[in-house]
Amino acid sequence: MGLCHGKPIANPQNKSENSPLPGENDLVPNSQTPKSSNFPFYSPSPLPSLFKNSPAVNSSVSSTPLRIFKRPFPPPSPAKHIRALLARRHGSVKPNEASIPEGDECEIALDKNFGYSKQFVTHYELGEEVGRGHFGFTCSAKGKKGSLKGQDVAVKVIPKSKMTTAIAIEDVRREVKILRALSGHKNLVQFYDAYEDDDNVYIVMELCNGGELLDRILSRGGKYSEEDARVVMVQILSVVAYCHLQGVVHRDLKPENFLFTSKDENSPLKAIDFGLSDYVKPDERLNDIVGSAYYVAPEVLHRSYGTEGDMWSIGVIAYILLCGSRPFWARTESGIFRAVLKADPSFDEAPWPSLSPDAIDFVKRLLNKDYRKRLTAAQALSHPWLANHHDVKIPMDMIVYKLVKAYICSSSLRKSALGALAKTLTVAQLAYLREQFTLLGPNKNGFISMQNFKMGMVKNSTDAMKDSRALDYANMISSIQYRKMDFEEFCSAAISVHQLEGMESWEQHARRAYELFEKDGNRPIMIEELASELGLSPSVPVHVVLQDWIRHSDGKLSFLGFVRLLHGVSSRSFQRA
Ligand SMILES: Nc1ncnc2c1ncn2[C@@H]1O[C@H](COP(=O)(O)OP(=O)(O)OP(=O)(O)O)[C@@H](O)[C@H]1O
Ligand SMILES: [Ca+2]
Ligand SMILES: [Ca+2]
Repeated sequence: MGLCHGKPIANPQNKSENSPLPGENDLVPNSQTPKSSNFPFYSPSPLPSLFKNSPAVNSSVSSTPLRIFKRPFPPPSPAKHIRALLARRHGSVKPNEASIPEGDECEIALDKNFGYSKQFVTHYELGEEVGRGHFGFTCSAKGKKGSLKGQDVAVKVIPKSKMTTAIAIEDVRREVKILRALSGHKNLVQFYDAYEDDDNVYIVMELCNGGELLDRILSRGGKYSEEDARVVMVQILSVVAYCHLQGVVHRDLKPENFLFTSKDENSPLKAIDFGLSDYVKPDERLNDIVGSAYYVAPEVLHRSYGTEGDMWSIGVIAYILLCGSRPFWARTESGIFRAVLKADPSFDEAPWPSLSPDAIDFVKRLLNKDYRKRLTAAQALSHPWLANHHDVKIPMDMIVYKLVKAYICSSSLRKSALGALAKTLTVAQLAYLREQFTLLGPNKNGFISMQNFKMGMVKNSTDAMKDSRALDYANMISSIQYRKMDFEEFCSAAISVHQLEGMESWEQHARRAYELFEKDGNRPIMIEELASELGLSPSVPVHVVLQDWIRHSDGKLSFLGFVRLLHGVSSRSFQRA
């Protein structure tokens, strides 16, 4: 793997460091933008000359490059959406066009009726613009009647003229639906209502006056102290854990999409912009390439991803908060993608050596390129770097449902291997599992039944959970016939072998577990039986490999075979052996 040194975001005046700087404003290709010959994306266009000398403009997008002049540290993210995403949502983006193409002939066939109230102007007085994105602009407004009379709100205005494809229309519909369903979490912007008229859709929500997280990073000279970064991370993880449990993946997590409610130093942080969010079933993978280049996960670029993609983006945010540099940097979009796929972010340069080992471990475990080894949001909240933070409340983790389901379907031999592994867990690792077990509501004798898995979800249910089918998944698990589980068996069931494998201490865990398994779990096994345990067809080359996994002296599992068994049925794990 190559090594990618995190790049402080360079000042556009400093030509040697960034020429050209990919700017937020260069969303649309212009005539100077060459099409990459061997990567299926356009490279970002140079910083428009307009912004090199012009005065401040009152909008988020257009003001970002100007902030570079005012502050000692340039912005950590001119985070544009990935071009392929824009092309799909706004129609094809041609290199010579100076703006997103407005809809023309295909627009006629598109149904732009959303079924929202048409009474926006009778309910709200629109005020000044407070922010702007690629899909719409946001204004402050005052309620004229009803429960919001006299109250200041924010209104995201999305012009229907920009909805030039069915996907773009569907995105808006889903944004409103998801925002409406998820509203209520303290770190998620409160949704009030949606309206429409012939020209626009209006999303009315709580007004956040404290500016974007990006601005606050900049105002602190590019980085946060560990303690301040913790405060931010706990809030981000808390709302993302909530979304993931509801079966919603945000897909555009970046510092621009978190707003502070007020200018106060201790103001709460709110997630906004669910414009690219989608539902994802626990056992489903999404495939459209969506997000912003600096924050996009490797598996998103490989077109097969779930909620773990958001966790990567949070890793990128954490990296930026702690050191003020981007972990994956290049001058072109395809260069950024190559870095995301191949390069390891640097933890050698200042300030990393002076940061706590827990902070470094935390970031590394989010920026693991193998999504199966990445922490979930609930696990990240339980990580030692955050675990003792006063505001941490660990929510139910969907991964527990998936792991328990796989465990129950496993053979008794694999169950006993997992049991041995669970006995090697540290106090900190057990704390997360204890938390999850408690959330499932064990009875007074300390047992949970399969019905508890349904209850554990229903307690947290919103409409989004129904739409995403996450609730159906819990129902399916609760209908499985299986004995009541105590905490010890729950640990064997909910342990993630992949995640343990992603830790530096994995070898010790595995060796110790094998010793325990040798004492009371290992037994002679036939090649055919092992092949079926691992879901392999007993073809000749398979047999050759399997011989290494069985000890010749007594026919029992070798260490290698034990580790394979821990991973369970997976042809992929065999191929990688
Ligand atoms: N509730 C709010 N309170 C105050 N400002 C807001 C609010 N919601 C959005 N904004 C401002 O408007 C900007 C654009 O909003 P948003 O990110 O939802 O739009 P978008 O068109 O989807 O943007 P993007 O290009 O990132 O996809 C935000 O970056 C922020 O500055
Ligand atoms: Ca945004
Ligand atoms: Ca958006």
